[in-house]
Amino acid sequence: ELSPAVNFALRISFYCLLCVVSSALTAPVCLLVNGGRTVKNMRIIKTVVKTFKYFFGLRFEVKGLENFKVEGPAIIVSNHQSILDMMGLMEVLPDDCVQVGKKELMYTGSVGLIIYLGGVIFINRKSTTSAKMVMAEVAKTMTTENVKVWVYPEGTRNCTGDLLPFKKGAFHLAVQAQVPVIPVVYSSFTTFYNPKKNLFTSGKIKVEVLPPIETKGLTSDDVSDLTDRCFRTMRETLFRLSGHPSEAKESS
Ligand SMILES: CCCCCCCCCCCCCC(=O)SCCNC(=O)CCNC(=O)[C@H](O)C(C)(C)COP(=O)(O)OP(=O)(O)OC[C@H]1O[C@@H](n2cnc3c(N)ncnc32)[C@H](O)[C@@H]1OP(=O)(O)O
Ligand SMILES: CCCCCCCC/C=C\CCCCCCCC(=O)OC[C@@H](O)COP(=O)(O)O
Repeated sequence: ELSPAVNFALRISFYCLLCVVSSALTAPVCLLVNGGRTVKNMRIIKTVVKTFKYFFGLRFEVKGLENFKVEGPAIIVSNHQSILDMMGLMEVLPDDCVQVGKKELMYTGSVGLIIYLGGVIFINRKSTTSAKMVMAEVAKTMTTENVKVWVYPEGTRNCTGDLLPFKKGAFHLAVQAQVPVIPVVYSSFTTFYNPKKNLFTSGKIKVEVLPPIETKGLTSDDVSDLTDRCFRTMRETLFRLSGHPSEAKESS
């Protein structure tokens, strides 16, 4: 019998190895099929990553996928718990959707390369000015190139079973481009994944894609309200999916 700490370390190392090796094998395929950095590569990446769940005994129960079927661009916002989220992301990711990620991810070897090839938009979280400039650029190109953008509005991983306060970047982006916000909520991982307790077993993740929130006619003055509204809806959904109905009642 392995100690829980060793067992946890082995499973996480295996996950990282799987990411590194799959990225190294998938990158040449992306280059051959699509010739370089393009969101079309995400279809290939998605196909590969969707097999990962079987190695870890993870199951996804997805509801509301029809809410992704909006004409044209949209901002998708979701909760961010762990590096494992990448599997949940790929499980539901619609076509022609790029993610916003921290620029440090570019320097993770083959994983950085695959993320680059997939069209991920890199932002420097240490510089608000440059992050805002990148986001403003994205607001312009998402309409011309007809892509959706996936943002983790908490801005960092958070495995507490609750949400961190939302950063407003995603909502500024939605208002600037006048496109809807589509919230996606993943149930809490705490029952099967907790790095502090060396816990990483098999488990079920409930995912819900919520109805789009329109932003037509909203201005920058409305961004705070939009952010709050989205936060409250997602927090209630998180508690409901994770089986804490009492907390959901408290927050409403
Ligand atoms: C095999 C392997 C395959 C791998 C596949 C992998 C897939 C890849 C997956 C990748 C997954 C990767 C996952 C990841 O990496 S998650 C980490 C990276 N992602 C994020 O951080 C996204 C969320 N963050 C934000 O949206 C932030 O707001 C940004 C980053 C934009 C700025 O943050 P910062 O902390 O610097 O500043 P602040 O938020 O305090 O804002 C300051 C003020 O500025 C205002 N403001 C903000 N924005 C705008 C704007 N656009 N126009 C006008 N104003 C704007 C804002 O209202 C506020 O003003 P006020 O309201 O206080 O007055
Ligand atoms: C060949 C050299 C290989 C170098 C080692 C590469 C190791 C890569 C390990 C695992 C890859 C996991 C998949 C990456 C995508 C997940 C994105 C992610 O979850 O990033 C964290 C970021 O959202 C928030 O960062 P912080 O919580 O603020 O920090």
